[in-house]
Amino acid sequence: MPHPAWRLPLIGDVLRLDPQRPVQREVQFVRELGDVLEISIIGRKVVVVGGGDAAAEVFDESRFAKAVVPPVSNLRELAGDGLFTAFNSEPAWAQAHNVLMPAFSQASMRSYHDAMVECVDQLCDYWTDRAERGTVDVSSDMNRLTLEVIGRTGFGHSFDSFASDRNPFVESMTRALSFVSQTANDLPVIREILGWKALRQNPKDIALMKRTVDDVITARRSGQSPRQDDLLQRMLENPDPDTGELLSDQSIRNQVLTFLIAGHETTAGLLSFALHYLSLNPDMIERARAEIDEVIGAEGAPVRFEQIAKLRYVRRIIDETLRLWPSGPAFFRKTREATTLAGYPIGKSETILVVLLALHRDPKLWGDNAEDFDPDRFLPAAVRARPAHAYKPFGVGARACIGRQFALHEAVLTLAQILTRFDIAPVPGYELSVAELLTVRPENLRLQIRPRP
Ligand code: HEM
Repeated sequence: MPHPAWRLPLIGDVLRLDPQRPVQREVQFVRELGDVLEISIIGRKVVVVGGGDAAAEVFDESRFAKAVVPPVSNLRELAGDGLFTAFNSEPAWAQAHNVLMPAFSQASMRSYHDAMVECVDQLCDYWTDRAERGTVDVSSDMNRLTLEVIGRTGFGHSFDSFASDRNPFVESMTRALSFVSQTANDLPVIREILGWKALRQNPKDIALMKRTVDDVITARRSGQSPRQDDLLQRMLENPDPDTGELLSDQSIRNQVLTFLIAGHETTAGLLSFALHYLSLNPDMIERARAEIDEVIGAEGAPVRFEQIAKLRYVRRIIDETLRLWPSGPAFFRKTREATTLAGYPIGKSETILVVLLALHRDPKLWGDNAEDFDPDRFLPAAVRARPAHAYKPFGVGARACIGRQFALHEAVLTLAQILTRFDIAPVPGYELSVAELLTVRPENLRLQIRPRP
């Protein structure tokens, strides 16, 4: 199998990796070496899949399954056997999946809508207050929004995201995620020497996050915070239909932390990229506004739940953004048995990294203009004409994203409200550069905003 040049004994390809932007480097490997290649990280072999038919193979659940390996497995220190980090064989996964699936049904989404609208209104008011400064920090403000949304709808908890500039929980979470993603491929000795400060800070960050979540759970259990129809209440009250058992306190804490991690940076990154592309394409803003005016009407009318699904063009903007910059730019699979992949023999339980960032731009699947932002790629006829494996921003199989509908509803609603209330324009000279922290997000993205009359 092809591999990057200059492989060294013992450490393998480590020096060729980019700890700051690992997935963007892997895209370069795919471009240089083809759809299937192998990297070796200190004795650990990973098969990388970045396009074509190999992706279709690897999405076949009968031959491949989710793999929980570094850096994802490093998150277990924080989220234990929560939904995202559980091993396939752990009973906690099936139990939590059964309890939580109904919380992500259409009917449940309806019950989160009003809280989402309130959070987006807070964001818009926050921006209105800052409009005279001319620009806003988009990635940071989208993080405020999405954390507030998942905190409110998931656990009835406000992080007061728009009230203060310093939120200890957010600071700890950002540091903990960056620790996980940046130390994933370090040699332990290098980590000891270069990362001693982070090594000491990390347990403190994890402890603060766990304490915050335990406080939220305790307040709800003891009746100090009101009962609500949210994810937390479901976990406290609804037994697993298969086993008849309630989730343990430990599992509930793991799930809450999981949703805060998985449901926050992801949607924030998506919204930030979408606003970046819109700011460069005023014609798309006009098309979106025409649709919003038709479906929702003049500003002032509250947005209703069922209107969101009718914003087909806004949704295509979201879909296309997730094509170019899937928030989770890569995910791991493993072989169930020894098999072949694209004709190469691979053993049982070998790790495979699916690089969505490459797959979603594969010219064989998306044409020669694959790098261009064009929401009409998601017109129904165009979608039907493409193979299903061309686009998997929410993963595949049993372990695919449980929050997909939640994220899409939140994202369409937010874009619609922002476009209704603000004119947006790029800051002259801004060149997109993309930071990776398990998820991707635009670096230092600011936009000029002006409230619309
Ligand atoms: C744009 C937004 C989002 C994207 C692109 C996204 C993407 C993904 C992907 C690719 C996976 C599969 C990872 C793997 O196979 O290892 C996943 C899993 C997961 N996501 Fe999301 N996600 C998003 C938003 C959300 C939200 C809003 C929530 C919660 C409210 C959420 C909760 C989860 C959970 C719990 C899992 C693990 C599911 C399981 O293994 O059973 N995600 N997500």
